[in-house]
Amino acid sequence: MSSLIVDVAGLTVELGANPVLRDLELAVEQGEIVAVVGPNGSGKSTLLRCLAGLQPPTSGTVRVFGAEPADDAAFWRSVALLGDEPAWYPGLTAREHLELMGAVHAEARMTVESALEVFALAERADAPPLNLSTGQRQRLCLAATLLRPSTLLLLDEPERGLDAGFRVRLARLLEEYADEGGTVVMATHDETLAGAARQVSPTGVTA
Ligand SMILES: Nc1ncnc2c1ncn2[C@@H]1O[C@H](COP(=O)(O)OP(=O)(O)OP(=O)(O)O)[C@@H](O)[C@H]1O
Repeated sequence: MSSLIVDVAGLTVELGANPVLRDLELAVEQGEIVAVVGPNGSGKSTLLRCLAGLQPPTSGTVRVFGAEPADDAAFWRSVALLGDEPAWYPGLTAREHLELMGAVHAEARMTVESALEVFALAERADAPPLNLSTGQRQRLCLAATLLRPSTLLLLDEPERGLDAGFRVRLARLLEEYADEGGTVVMATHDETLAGAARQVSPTGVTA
């Protein structure tokens, strides 16, 4: 059985008249951690959106788990995406947001209490997300993403707002995820995260 989780061939994306990705090739094996690195506007988020089935290619093929990514329930049972900050439910605390995530996924990867510990949120668990600091809110987003059952993580700038210590901790958490057989593709500007990963560029040149 192929262990190829992501298989991108000849991917070209034009947004408006703007050529964003051109003839991109990318193969990611199970258990790999891949960092998509490059300057602002080079197409990192666009590539992640293609992998998540949220951006159709202009030409070329994108295969995730052997099929074209589809923005449907079956796809999202295996894939967890960290993108922009979500809309938070009014009146719910940080803990309750994680409980909600746990309640809708029968086989959560960790309990709410351990997610609060791992993401250093236990002391602020009873605060609504909008009363958390930027970095704490990002840790809550990460907690929700990693609590969900998944075997492929797509992370767009997971380092946003995190202090240096937590970036190191996040790199370890991603290594643990990969050691358990998961696969990670992230867009990042962070040297710690990129340094612990195979680096690729959205322009197709290996960094
Ligand atoms: N809807 C759109 N229409 C036209 N061009 C767009 C659209 N969305 C993004 N772009 C352009 O596509 C290019 C790639 O954007 P993308 O967000 O993928 O870059 P990035 O590498 O993730 O950047 P950053 O490091 O700033 O997050 C940029 O030049 C951007 O201005």
